[in-house]
Amino acid sequence: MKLIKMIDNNELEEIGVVSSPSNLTELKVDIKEEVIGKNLLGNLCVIKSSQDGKDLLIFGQITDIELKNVWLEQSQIRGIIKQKGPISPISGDHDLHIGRLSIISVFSVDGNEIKVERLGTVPSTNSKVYLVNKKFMDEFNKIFSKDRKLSFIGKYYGTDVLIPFEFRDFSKGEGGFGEAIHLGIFGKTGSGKSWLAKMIITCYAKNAGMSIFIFDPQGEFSNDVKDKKDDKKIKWGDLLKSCGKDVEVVSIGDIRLIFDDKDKTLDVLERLLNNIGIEDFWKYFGVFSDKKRLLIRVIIQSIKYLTSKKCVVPYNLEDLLSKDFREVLKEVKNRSNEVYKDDKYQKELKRSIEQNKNIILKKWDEISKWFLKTENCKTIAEIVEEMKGKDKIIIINLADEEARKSGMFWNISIKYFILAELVNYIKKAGEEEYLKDRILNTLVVIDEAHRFAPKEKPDDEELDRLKSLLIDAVRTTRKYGIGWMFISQTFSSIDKGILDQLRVFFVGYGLNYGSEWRRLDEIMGGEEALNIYKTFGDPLVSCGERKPSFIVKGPIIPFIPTSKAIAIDALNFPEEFKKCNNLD
Ligand SMILES: Nc1ncnc2c1ncn2[C@@H]1O[C@H](COP(=O)(O)OP(=O)(O)OP(=O)(O)O)[C@@H](O)[C@H]1O
Repeated sequence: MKLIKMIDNNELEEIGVVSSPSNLTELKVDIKEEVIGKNLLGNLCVIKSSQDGKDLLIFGQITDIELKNVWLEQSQIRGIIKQKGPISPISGDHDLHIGRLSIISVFSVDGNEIKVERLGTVPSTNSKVYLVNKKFMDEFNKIFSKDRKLSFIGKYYGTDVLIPFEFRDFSKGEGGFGEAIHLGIFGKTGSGKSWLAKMIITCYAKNAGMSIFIFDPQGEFSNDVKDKKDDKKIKWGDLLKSCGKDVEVVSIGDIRLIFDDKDKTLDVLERLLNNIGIEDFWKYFGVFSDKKRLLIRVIIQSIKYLTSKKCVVPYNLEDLLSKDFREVLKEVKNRSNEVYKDDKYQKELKRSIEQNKNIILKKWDEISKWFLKTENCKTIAEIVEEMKGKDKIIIINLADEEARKSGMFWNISIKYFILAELVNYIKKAGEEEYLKDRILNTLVVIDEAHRFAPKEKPDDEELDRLKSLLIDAVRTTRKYGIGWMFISQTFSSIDKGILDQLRVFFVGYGLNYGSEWRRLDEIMGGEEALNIYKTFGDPLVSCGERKPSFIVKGPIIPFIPTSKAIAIDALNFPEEFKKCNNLD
């Protein structure tokens, strides 16, 4: 086996030997003097050992380096040093550098086969510890990729050694993960979350038969797939297409809140009207908060009446919401007693409608656009239907500028409402497939997740509904083959019901303070890799090329069957990523 030969032929740099005390999960390493000045933190190491007559390769990551000098721990000597400075040969010469090597994986080597093993004995204290180099890992990845579809998104922290990841689709068949998994990407603003997400999405896109939905509240993902002449742009759309996916951006202006059931459409209209503030619209009717709901009820009743058989010549709903809306206003005036008991206020309502008719009609135009069909428009049901089993990536661009461009009435509650309906329909589509003994095989990505599933109970009714739907979906949709990927700047601002369901974590720079650190420590179960996390630099202040670092934990690194957390440097996107994944 070439890997064993490489070790035996000294092709790897030896950094020390196993020391005492060591155990099955962590080995102490006495670092050799020649490598003491080297940056070893986060480095991947390998030890050749044997177990049950088989050659073993034990891999570990250096998670800490401790300096010990037993002489200097004596207070008399410390006292002398304080007065006279370093004492030769005690200072320096007697220093011991002890590395902590967290064992991340163990493989037995037999001929050209590599098999995952469980470590059942600790290597002896004469076992040499080597630094894994690029050549060794490339060779390992070559053998390891035989039955796997490996992808690369990062390198071991501080090294140029590529880590193999496997982003398998959620199917039960060969190569599938067997069920959906939920992922979370966390880190301060600018820590590289969205770019890492783009790499992960591209890796998932390589799976035939899998669809991906991206909720894009800032329009960032949508912008990156648009055709641009500018050579500097990342042209992510082309990359996704080269993975065999059909990519579509759906803008707010293309979405319609029309449902098959007329009553559901009118319920939605009623909810939308309730989410419009007095200042934005209702003041023109002369009503204030206590009567707003009643007036909306009357508008809906009027529409229902005018489109029903009770009306002498029933109107078509679409016409009534657009060119014939004056008829609704007339009907509302006839029903003013349903809003106010007092005659004086009834007259006041009628007078306000008459007086402000033009501005009411103009504003209504913006509201009604949500319910009127146009050439390229799509209902929420159509959007979800389109992606079913069709190798599709749909990005919903929910950026406020898009809404403004569309000329449709827009506020944050509508954003929540659309997202909630999408979540609802995706879940329903999953249920339907499940009943037919199939799965949806879809990843749903939610950027800025803390805004949609906040920890505190939201005041906004639509947000509260969205949050409940999301928590429920994350809990129930795994078996339907729907996985969720949440991107958020903090842990503490996102609901625990969601965090508890995540199996894969990527944590970028900036969460080593207060409650965030406590949460991170809890999620990582106090793993040693957190020592490395403390040394992450802010990518925003790095000089030269940006190399955002992440702690990763979860069953997506086949090389680490124990799912132990490790630290990585993200690949440079898109150039290095494309090269390492043969996507050129
Ligand atoms: N892997 C990468 N390769 C190349 N450049 C990167 C990479 N990651 C991040 N960057 C650079 O850093 C910038 C910020 O990264 P990114 O937008 O991913 O941060 P973020 O954590 O999503 O921030 P926010 O929370 O504010 O959206 C990017 O615009 C890009 O210029």
